[in-house]
Amino acid sequence: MNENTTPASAVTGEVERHIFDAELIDEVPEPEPQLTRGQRFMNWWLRSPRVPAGLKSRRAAKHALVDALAFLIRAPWRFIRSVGRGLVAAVRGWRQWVRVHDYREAAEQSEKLADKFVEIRELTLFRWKVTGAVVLAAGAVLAVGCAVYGGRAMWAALGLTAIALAVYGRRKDGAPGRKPVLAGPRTLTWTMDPQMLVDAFRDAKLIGKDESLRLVERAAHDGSGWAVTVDLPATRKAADVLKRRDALASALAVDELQLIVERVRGRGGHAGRVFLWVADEDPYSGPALRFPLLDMEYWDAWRAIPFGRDARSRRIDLQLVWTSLIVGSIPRQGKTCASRLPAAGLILDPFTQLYIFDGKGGKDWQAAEAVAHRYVCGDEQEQAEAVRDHLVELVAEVQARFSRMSALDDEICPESKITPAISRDRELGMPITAVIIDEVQVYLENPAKEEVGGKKTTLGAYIADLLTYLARKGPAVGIVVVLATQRPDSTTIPSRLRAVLGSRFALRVMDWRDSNIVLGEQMNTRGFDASTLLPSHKGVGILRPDGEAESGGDAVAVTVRTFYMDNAGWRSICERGRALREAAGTLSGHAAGDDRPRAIDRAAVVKALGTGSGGSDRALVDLPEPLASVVDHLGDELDQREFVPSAELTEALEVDPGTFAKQMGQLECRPTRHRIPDHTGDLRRVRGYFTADIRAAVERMSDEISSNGEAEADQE
Ligand SMILES: Nc1ncnc2c1ncn2[C@@H]1O[C@H](COP(=O)(O)OP(=O)(O)OP(=O)(O)O)[C@@H](O)[C@H]1O
Repeated sequence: MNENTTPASAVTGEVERHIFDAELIDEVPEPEPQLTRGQRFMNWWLRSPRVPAGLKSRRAAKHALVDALAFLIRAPWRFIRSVGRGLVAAVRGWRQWVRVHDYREAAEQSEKLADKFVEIRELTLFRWKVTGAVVLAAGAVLAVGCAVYGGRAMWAALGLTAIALAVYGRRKDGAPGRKPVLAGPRTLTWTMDPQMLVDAFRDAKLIGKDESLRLVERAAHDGSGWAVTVDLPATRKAADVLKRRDALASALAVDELQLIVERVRGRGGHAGRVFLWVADEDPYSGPALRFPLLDMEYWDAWRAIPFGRDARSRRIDLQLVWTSLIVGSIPRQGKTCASRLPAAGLILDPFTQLYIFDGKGGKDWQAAEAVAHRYVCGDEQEQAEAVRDHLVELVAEVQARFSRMSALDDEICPESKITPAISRDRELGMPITAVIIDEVQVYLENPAKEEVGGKKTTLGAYIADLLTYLARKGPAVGIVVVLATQRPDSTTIPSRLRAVLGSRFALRVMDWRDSNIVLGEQMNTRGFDASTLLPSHKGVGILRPDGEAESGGDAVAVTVRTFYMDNAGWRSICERGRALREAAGTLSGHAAGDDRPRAIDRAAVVKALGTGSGGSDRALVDLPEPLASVVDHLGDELDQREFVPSAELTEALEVDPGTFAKQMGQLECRPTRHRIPDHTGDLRRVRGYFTADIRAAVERMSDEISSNGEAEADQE
C-alpha cells in the first residue's frame, strides 16, 4: 500500500494490521484417497533418504553398479595418489614439527626471534632426538617382528603404513586437500582452496593484510578455464584489479595472458565485484582460427565484421561503419592478415567502394585489385603522389556528399548522417567507401616538398592532413579509414591523425610507448600493454574498439586472437566480391579498368583542410590564451614570417606587455632580441618571438591537449 495515501479505516479510527495477498478459490480440494499398507511402504522406501538411491529403481541400480565398477577400477590409482599425498603431508608435518615452525613464526612475527633463538634451538635438538628414538624403536619392533613372523611382518607393516598415509592424504569432499606448498611450482590450487585466492590478492597488494574477499560464486570450470566471481572489501575498486592484472597473475602463478579479469557491472554487479577467469593452458596457442567469412557468399558492411576470438573463445566482431581503425605492430606479427579481415567484410558487400593502397608493394593486397575502385601498390614517389591524388579526390567527394546530403529531405536522411538505405541508393552516389592503407608510414614519411595552398609542407604531412580530414569528417558520410603500420611511433603517425582514429588494434610492439601510441594514452597503466604479447602469438593483439561503436562491451580493450585467412582464401573472397559487384552493376574505377582522375576543385579541398580539421593542429584544438589569440592574429603569417615583435602582438591583442610575456613564458615561449628592418629599411633590434618557437609551442600544446582528450575519453 502506498504510504502516502490515508486508508479509510485510519480515518474512522480502526487499525488494519495486515494486508494479505490472496486468491479466491472456488473449488474445494478432494480428500486424499486411502493408501494400502504396501503402497505406504513403497512410498516410504522411495522417499526415505536412508535407503540407498541404487535400491530405489532399476535404472538407479544400474547407475550404482557402473559407478561401483568405475570406483573399483580407479581405486588402485587413487590409493597410490592418496599414499603419495599422505607421504608428502606427513614429511611436511614432521619437518615443521622438528623445526619448531609455529613457535619460530610466532617469535618472528613479534620480532623476538633473536631472544628465542636458544630456546628454539634446544627444542629443535630435542625433537630430532625424539625422531631418532622413534625411528630406532620402530626399527627394533620391525626387526623383532621379522625374526618371529618372517617376511609377513614386513609386508604387514608396509601395508599398515600405506593405509595410514592414504587416510592422512585422502581428499575430503569440499575440502581443499593437501596444499602443495612444501616445494615445487606454485599451481592453480586456488581453484580448490579459496584461501589461496585471498592470499594471491594480498600478495598482489590488491587487498590489505587484514582484508578478505567474499566469494560471490565458487570457482567452477567454465569452458577451458576456471571462473570465479569475488567481491572486494568495501574500500577497494575492481578497476584497480584490472590495472594490476599481471601482479595478480604472478601471485596466482599463471601467465598474464591466461588470466582474464573483468568487472561485473550493471545489474548484479558493482564497482567492487570482479570476475576472474584463468585458462587451463595458453588460450592463444593451437591451430589458427578459420575466418567465418570464408564461407559467406555475401556480407553486409553495416554489420560488425568477425575479427577474432578472445581468451574465452568468445567471438569479437568489429563495427566499421561510423569509425576508423589503426593496426600497429612490429613486422611479421600479423598486421596485414588483421587488416585484411575488415577489408574482406567490405569486399563481400557489393555496395561498398574500396580505395586500397599498399605501401609494402608485395602481393598481399594484389587480389583486391579486382574489386578496388582505386588501387596503388608500391613505395615509389609516383605511387605516393597517386595516393595523395586519390585522397584529395576523396576529400572533395566528402565535401560533395555533405552538400548533397543537406539537400535530402528528413525522411530519407533524418540525422544528416548516412543510413544503410542512402548508402545503397545508387542514384544518391554515397556508397560506404573504405580507404585501406597497409604500411601507411611509407606514405606518411615521404619527405618530398609540397606546396599546399601557398604553404610549404611535405607530401607525407599533406597525406596525414588528408587522412585526418577523412577520419574526422568522413564517418558521417560513410567513409571508413583503415590504416596499418609497422612504425607506430609518434613522429610517423602525427597526434592529430591518431586522435581521430576510433578503433585501435595493437599486435606485438617494441615497448609500452609504442603500445600507448596505438591504443591511447596511459593504456599500459590500465593493464593493456601490447609489448607484453608473446612473439609466438602471431595474430594476437589488443583491440580497443571505438567507444561509440557498440562492440566494446564493458571492457576498455580486449586481447584478441584474430581469425586467419590465407592467401588462397583472400583471393577467393576478392573473386566473390568482384562477381557480386558485376551482378549488382557496381564495379567501378580501377577494377573496371577506369583510372581516370575525377575533376575536382583542389582549392576547395585546401580550404576544407585549413578550416575543417586537417590543415593543422591549430585548427583542431582549443589552444590556451594568449597562444590562441596570437595564432588567430598571425593567421597564415605564422608560417610565412620569421619573427614577430612583442609590441605588435601586445598592441593587436590589447594586453599588458608584462602579463603577456609571463603567460607566453608559461607556455615555454620566451622573447628574444632580434634585428628587423623598420619602415625606413634600417635594421633595428627589437624584442619579440621567433615564429618557429610559437609553432613549436602550438605543436606541444596540441599534442598535450589531444592526449588529454584521449585520456579523458578513456576514463569515460
Ligand atoms: N591470426 C593468425 N593466426 C595464425 N597465424 C597468423 C595470424 N595472423 C598472421 N599469422 C602468421 O603471421 C605471419 C605474418 O603475418 P603478416 O604478413 O600479416 O604480418 P605483418 O605484420 O603484416 O608482416 P609485415 O610487417 O612484414 O607486413 C603470417 O605468415 C601468418 O602465418
